[in-house]
Amino acid sequence: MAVVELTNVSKYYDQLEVLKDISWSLEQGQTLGLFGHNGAGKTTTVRLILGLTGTSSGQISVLGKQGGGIDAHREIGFLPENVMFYPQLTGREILTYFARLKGASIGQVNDLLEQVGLASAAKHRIKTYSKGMRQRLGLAQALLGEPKLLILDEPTVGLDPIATQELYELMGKMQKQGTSIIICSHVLPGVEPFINQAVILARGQLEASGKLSELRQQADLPVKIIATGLSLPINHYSIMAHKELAHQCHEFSVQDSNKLALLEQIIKGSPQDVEIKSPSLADLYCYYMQRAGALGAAGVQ
Ligand SMILES: Nc1ncnc2c1ncn2[C@@H]1O[C@H](COP(=O)(O)OP(=O)(O)OP(=O)(O)O)[C@@H](O)[C@H]1O
Repeated sequence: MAVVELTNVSKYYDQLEVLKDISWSLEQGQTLGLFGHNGAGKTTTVRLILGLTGTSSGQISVLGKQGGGIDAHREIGFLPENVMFYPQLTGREILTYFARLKGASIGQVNDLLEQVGLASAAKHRIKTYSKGMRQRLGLAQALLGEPKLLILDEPTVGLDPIATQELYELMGKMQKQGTSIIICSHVLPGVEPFINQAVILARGQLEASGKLSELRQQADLPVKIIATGLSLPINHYSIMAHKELAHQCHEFSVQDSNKLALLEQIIKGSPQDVEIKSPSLADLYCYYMQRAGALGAAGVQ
């Protein structure tokens, strides 16, 4: 059974159709990246999944319940894009308060503060926290009650590089434990190793959805082979594009199916080094945005 399933979902705000006939599903234990340019409809999708707003047409089921996650809210952890907490309370007080609201064990509070690196700041008031510390507290709040579905909206905003890496590793750990995760992010390179499904929205329409491997296959983008220190020029039928990146450093674009044949030729040229670059998530994102004619609107880093 799908943990989240959208079937022909459309959403209007007054006359404006911001989601158009969207269908996709998330299976248990998978991590799905929800991507799109600014205004593509990601937050609206998240609000629908949380049950904070209703669909204009179509169905949405979350953890087996129809109509969004409001009836399943104890099983959902949510980290909003802009976390805001009452500034006079301490980190521990906030987390205890949310644990009570959610019916989660108060015993989890200290463990979670430890897990997000806030144990030593737990007794300090939120007004003294930096943006990154508030974000870490927001993450601890989302993890209360061991949610079956975790929704993270731009979770790395404000986090330093180490905290960002820790967040991704935590996501990996939760996924192994069977938690299903939806992550909205514009920071594609960081998130790529941790997701196995993606949904790409462009101007409210579903431009692509599925496993990353399927999106790669569908896009059929060329592989890049970078060779340095070649002693012979390379002329091969399979080369789609060639750039000299620096002195004796050549980049060849080739269809995946021709990669080995070209490599064989390159090796004959006695290179000092060879690097093979498969299309990244950012490459895929740009491909699908371009296909949708929405590249100008894209907010990708
Ligand atoms: N409450 C609302 N009333 C009217 N229009 C809205 C409302 N919320 C969002 N919109 C519009 O719906 C569209 C989708 O917005 P949404 O916030 O879902 O995009 P997003 O993909 O999350 O963007 P971003 O990456 O900038 O956060 C935008 O055109 C936005 O202006």
